[in-house]
Amino acid sequence: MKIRGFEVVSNYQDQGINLPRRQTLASAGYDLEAAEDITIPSIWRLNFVRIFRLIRNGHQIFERDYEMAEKLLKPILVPTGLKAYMPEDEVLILANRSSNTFKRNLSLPNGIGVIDADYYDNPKNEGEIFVQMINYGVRPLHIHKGDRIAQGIFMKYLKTDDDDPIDRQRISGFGSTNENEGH
Ligand SMILES: O=c1ccn([C@H]2C[C@H](O)[C@@H](COP(=O)(O)OP(=O)(O)OP(=O)(O)O)O2)c(=O)[nH]1
Ligand SMILES: [Mg+2]
Repeated sequence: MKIRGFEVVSNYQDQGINLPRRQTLASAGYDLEAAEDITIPSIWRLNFVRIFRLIRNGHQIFERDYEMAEKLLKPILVPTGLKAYMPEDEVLILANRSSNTFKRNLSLPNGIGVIDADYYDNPKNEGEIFVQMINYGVRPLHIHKGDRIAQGIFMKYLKTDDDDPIDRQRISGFGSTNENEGH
């Protein structure tokens, strides 16, 4: 019987995606690997530095300057090629690996990632798990396919006495429950 686990999404079938594994008997996290080579640029890129220079020198900052910097601050979504299934009262928490911050200046800008049980097999992206990442170091970081980038921990979550969820269908993630957003 299937209870909880990981599967490879259709787009990545036969592309050598490894199912996540725990590294030791008592490790809580299943290590997730990047499904592709990807570069995470530093947030301190030229245009961003330019904004700081403008602010420091007391220049007027135009809307286009903000827009340019905001574009650069967007986190990179690292594909995993994986989806996770679990009972409805469980959640998969994505957590950073401590070595990412300790050695590489690589962090999850959302702190933790919340992978809902109903994200699995959603109509828009099949429930593929993406890891949002920012590189707060000064050099670009090259992630290689197969690098372990984050860890997933399955947990039970609790409900309030008067729990009354809005009964809508999850069609995707990343703001999909806001109007006209999502990914
Ligand atoms: O790091 C993450 C965080 C979320 N998700 C997916 C799975 C999750 O079930 C869905 C929604 O995430 P969340 O509820 O945290 O984001 P939201 O901004 O509230 O989006 P939504 O309106 O789609 O719920 O996006 C990821 O793949 N990676
Ligand atoms: Mg949500």
